[in-house]
Amino acid sequence: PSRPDDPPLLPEEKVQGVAREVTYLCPYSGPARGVLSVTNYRLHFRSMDRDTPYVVDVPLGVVSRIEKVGGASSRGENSYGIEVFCKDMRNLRFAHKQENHSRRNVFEKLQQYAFPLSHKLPLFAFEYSETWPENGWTVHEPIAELKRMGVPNDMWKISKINENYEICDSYPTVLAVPAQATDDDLRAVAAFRSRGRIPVLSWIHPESQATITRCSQPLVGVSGKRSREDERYIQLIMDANAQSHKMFIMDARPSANAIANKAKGGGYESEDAYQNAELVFLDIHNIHVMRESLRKLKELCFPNIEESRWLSGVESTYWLKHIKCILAGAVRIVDKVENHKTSVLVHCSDGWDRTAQLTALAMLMLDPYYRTIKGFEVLIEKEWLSFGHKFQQRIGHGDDHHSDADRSPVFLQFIDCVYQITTQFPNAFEFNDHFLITILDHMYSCRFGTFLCNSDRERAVEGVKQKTVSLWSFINSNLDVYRNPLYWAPATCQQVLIPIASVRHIILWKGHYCRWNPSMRPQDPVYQRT
Ligand SMILES: CCCC(=O)OC[C@@H](COP(=O)(O)O[C@@H]1[C@H](O)[C@H](OP(=O)(O)O)[C@@H](O)[C@H](O)[C@H]1O)OC(=O)CCC
Repeated sequence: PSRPDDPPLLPEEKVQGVAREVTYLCPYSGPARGVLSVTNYRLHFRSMDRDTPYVVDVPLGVVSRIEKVGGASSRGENSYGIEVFCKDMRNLRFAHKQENHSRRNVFEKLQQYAFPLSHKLPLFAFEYSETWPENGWTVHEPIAELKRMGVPNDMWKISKINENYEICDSYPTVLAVPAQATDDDLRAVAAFRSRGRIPVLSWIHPESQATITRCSQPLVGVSGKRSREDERYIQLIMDANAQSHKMFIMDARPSANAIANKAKGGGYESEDAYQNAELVFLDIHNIHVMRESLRKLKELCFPNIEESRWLSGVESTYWLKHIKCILAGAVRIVDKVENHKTSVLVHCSDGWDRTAQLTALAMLMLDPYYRTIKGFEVLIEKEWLSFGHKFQQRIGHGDDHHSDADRSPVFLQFIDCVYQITTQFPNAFEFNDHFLITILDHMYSCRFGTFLCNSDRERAVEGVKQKTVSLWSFINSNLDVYRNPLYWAPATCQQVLIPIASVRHIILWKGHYCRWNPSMRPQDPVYQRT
């Protein structure tokens, strides 16, 4: 039976620990004394000393680090307690009274349920079960999506060679490849592409048949290895587009990093080996640079904004420069495919971070279907989840290694880029900011199975579709709150969006980065937790 100050509990959510007489040190409205509850899904605080209760409600999946503040000798007011560092741009400070010794219990429960994988406990998504009118696991059907694009056709076929993940364990089981390619061709190409991530179709232009294909870096190495099969395969992709006798290979990396990757057996296509291909470097930095950039942005935005140094502070994080770089890369791809009817192959080092950002953004600009709510869900399932973006590693679900160098805000950057495009084309999208924020919230929360694991194969092994609820079940069962009232489909139905990717047009997404800082957003309602 729920007690009056219990948090609202989800099915299978249980209170694991309660501490009364705890003070939440709100950086904006000052200390609030109340009750702190820890469940197997969330941290919940409710003040008892205010007429309108101050509530803090944080899914534990958002927690990246928990630290004790102060020790037995601390004497200052509120100097003894716990600090919770979150992945979504905020930190939470709680103070305890030394004498009632509740800190240890709360601290241990928080550690246990914020980092279940580090304590041999299941992620909450595998405990939670709720039925919804919509089943989000049926939103993306790979063959149906290829057929919507007109594949198979005389130039492209659907291959099941990866049915048991024998070509590539981080790719989907359904691949669209040039019709002329044999299974032996595909195997030979897989031997020359990092982690077997061969060039496959992401999108095909309905009129010109120009294509966007994606892959990982070629295994050229310092000795400058070549693969006749890989070269012939790229030629097949080029020939599949009758409109044009050339092709662009968009390498997302700075050329310095592409060259450095040769030292680890990687590298890039040399133009004498790929005669009719033109190589372009898009200068997008790696996951380590992006992680550092967001860290600086968080430092700047939370808890308080230093008015006098705001603009120079934002500049020195480089965050908006990186967003601009990614958008500009996607715009160059769109220009080649749409205006020059030329096919583009996109890759980077591994082909699961920057490549996913570029193909998904280019497809969003080119194809209005992906600008609908369902189409955007398909885009995420296809270009991010099925092509093996390592959400588990990049977010660190349920894992206490907060300093893991493989964590990086790559998907957040993609959603930020989508936000930038929606500000430049407010009528072109069926969804609103709340939709984007909700996706990010539940990328962290571990309430749903959608963003768990690192690949389709891992999700199949874990039985994610059978054991967890899809985020799209939750969203598609309550669509009205995610719709953009300014959406005008007929006007933008055939429109290709070409956003202006200049820093002057890129804006800081305050609705996300300053969401918890009411001083930054006095005008619009502070986002309530979903
Ligand atoms: C002499 C040793 C050379 C060496 O370590 O090469 C390794 C590279 C690492 O390659 P980078 O491309 O700089 O960085 C890689 C990319 O960010 C890749 O994502 P994506 O899918 O977007 O490719 C990640 O999956 C990798 O984990 C990461 O290592 O490191 C550098 O190039 C940094 C040098 C400035």
